[in-house]
Amino acid sequence: MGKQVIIATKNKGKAKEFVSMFSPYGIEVKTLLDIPNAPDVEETGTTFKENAILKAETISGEMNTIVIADDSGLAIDALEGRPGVYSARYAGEEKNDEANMDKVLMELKDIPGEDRTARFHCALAVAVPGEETITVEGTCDGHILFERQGTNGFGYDPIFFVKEQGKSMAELSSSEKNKISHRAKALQQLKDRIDTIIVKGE
Ligand SMILES: O=c1[nH]c(=O)c2ncn([C@@H]3O[C@H](COP(=O)(O)OP(=O)(O)OP(=O)(O)O)[C@@H](O)[C@H]3O)c2[nH]1
Ligand SMILES: [Mg+2]
Repeated sequence: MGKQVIIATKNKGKAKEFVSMFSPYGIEVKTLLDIPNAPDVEETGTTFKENAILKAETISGEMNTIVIADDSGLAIDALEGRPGVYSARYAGEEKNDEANMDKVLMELKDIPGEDRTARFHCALAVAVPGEETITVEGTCDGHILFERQGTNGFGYDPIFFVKEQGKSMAELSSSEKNKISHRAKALQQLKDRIDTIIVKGE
């Protein structure tokens, strides 16, 4: 009882997935959505890992507690890895998932199915006051569809097809996505260090 993790995200889709993934451990998830006036950390890194460290260390420094951050995104081979670290803001500063998907579909409109390979990346950073930051990463392979399929998830999920499941990421239930996703694979690597990432426990 009383176990918590703090995740430095303002993304509702990520927050929901972390709540589901931590609930079997009886760990409550707090995010920046629960903290009024939480600062926006500028994501100036060139890699997912750098940005995850930046977010975790900044918020951990301000709160003086253990903080986890997630930096993630979609890398499309035919676009030389774009949208990459710019996934959230690919079509503009306002972070619009629909506009982002439209932009990707437009850019890939002449690319045939076999050349539409892509992968999701997730870097997690755990900043512990006075200790070295821990990082882990996970990926999930797939390809980009020609149109949206499914309504679950967030971000680019409706246009990302996962071959093993024979479904788009947005057609998977949340429990299915949370078994195979880039985020789940990254988090899996923190499982044996779960005591390191908990902030409160009694
Ligand atoms: O279809 C998707 N399924 C996923 O599972 C997923 N994970 C990440 N993404 C995309 O990558 C951006 C992250 O950018 P990001 O790590 O900077 O997060 P963000 O700015 O949205 O929130 P924050 O955590 O920084 O507060 C997101 O907005 C999405 O566009 C995903 N898309
Ligand atoms: Mg961000």
